[in-house]
Amino acid sequence: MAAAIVYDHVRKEYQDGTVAVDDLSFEVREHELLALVGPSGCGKSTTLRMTNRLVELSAGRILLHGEDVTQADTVALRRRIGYVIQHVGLFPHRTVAQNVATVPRLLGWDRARTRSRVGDLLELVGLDPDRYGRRYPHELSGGERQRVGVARALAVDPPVLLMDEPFGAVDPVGRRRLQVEFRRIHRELGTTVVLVTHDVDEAVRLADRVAVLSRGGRLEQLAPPVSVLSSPASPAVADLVGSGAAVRLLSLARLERADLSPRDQEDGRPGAVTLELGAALDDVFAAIAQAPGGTVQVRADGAVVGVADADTVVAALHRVTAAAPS
Ligand SMILES: Nc1ncnc2c1ncn2[C@@H]1O[C@H](COP(=O)(O)OP(=O)(O)OP(=O)(O)O)[C@@H](O)[C@H]1O
Repeated sequence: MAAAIVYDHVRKEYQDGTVAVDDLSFEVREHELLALVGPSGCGKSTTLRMTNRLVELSAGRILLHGEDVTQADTVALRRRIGYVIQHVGLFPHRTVAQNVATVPRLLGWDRARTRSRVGDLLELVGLDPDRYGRRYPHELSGGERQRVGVARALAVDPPVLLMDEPFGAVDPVGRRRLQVEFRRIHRELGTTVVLVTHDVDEAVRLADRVAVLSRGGRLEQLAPPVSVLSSPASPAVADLVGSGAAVRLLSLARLERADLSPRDQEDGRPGAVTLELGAALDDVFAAIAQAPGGTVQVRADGAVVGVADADTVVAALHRVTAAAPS
C-alpha cells in the first residue's frame, strides 16, 4: 500500500536541549487512520507538528506524498494538511459558517461554491446548517465547537488531516458520540488521518493502526489495535494498555456463528435473554452476566441460531486475537 507520509529518521531537539524525538521512522498509509499513543511527554505532539512544520525538524526527513515537507512552502503545505487541536481555536467574532469558510475564502472561492461547501460540511459533522451556520462559537457546546473545528479542517478536502487530542476537552458521553461520528466521516471521505491521543480506548476504537511511542519518540509498536492489545511488543506497550486490555478487546470483537454452541430449539422461557449475532463482545458479556444460568440465546434474522455463554466469549476472543496481523 502506498505511503501518504513517511517519517524517516526524524529528530527534534528543542533549543533548551530537550530531545523530544530522537530517531523516529515509520510510514502512514494512504487513507488509514493512524493513532499515535504514549505517555505524556513522549513526543506525540512534536511528531505531529513537525508534519505541518509548526515545529521544524532537527534532522531526518518527512515526506508527504513523496515530497519533503522542509522543501515545501509552509502556507501551501498547511492548506494541504487539515489540523484540529483540543481547544479548536475558532474565531470568536465570526459565525460558524464564516469559520468553516476561512480557507475557501483565502483560496478565493466564489460565494456560491463556498456557501454550498459550508452547508455540506456542517451536515457531514452533524450540525444543521440553518440552525448553526449563523451562531457564534460562544453559543455552542464544547462538542459542537469541536465539530465545527473538524468541518473547518476538512473545508478544502485536504488529503491529510492531523488531529491532536481533538476530543480531549469534551465530556465522556459527547466524546464517545464524536468518536463514532468521526469514524463514519473517516470511512466516508477516506482522508489519511494521524490522530494524537493519550486515551488508549480512543486509539483502539478509531484507528486502523496504532503507533505506541515511549519517551524520546521511540516507536515501541506499530500494529492494528487488536494486535497491540493482545500481543504487546514490549513492556512499555503492556504498561500502556494495562490491565484493561482484555476489556478493550471485548469492545472490538463481534460475536460470530462459529463461536456459538448449536441450538435448534427456541428457549421459550419468559424473560429469556436474547442477543443478535454480530453483537459486540462486551455487550454479550454483560448479557451473560445477567442471564439466568449464564446463557443467552442468539438470533439472526429473527431465528434462534445458538446460545452464548462464558466459553463463547473466550472462544470469540481467541478467534479474534489469533487472526490479528502483527
Ligand atoms: N517548545 C519546547 N521547548 C522545549 N521542550 C519542549 C517544547 N515542546 C515540547 N517540549 C518537550 O518535548 C517533550 C515532548 O513533548 P510533546 O508535547 O511532543 O509530548 P506529548 O507526547 O505530545 O505529550 P502530552 O501527551 O503531554 O501532550 C517533552 O519533554 C516536552 O516537555
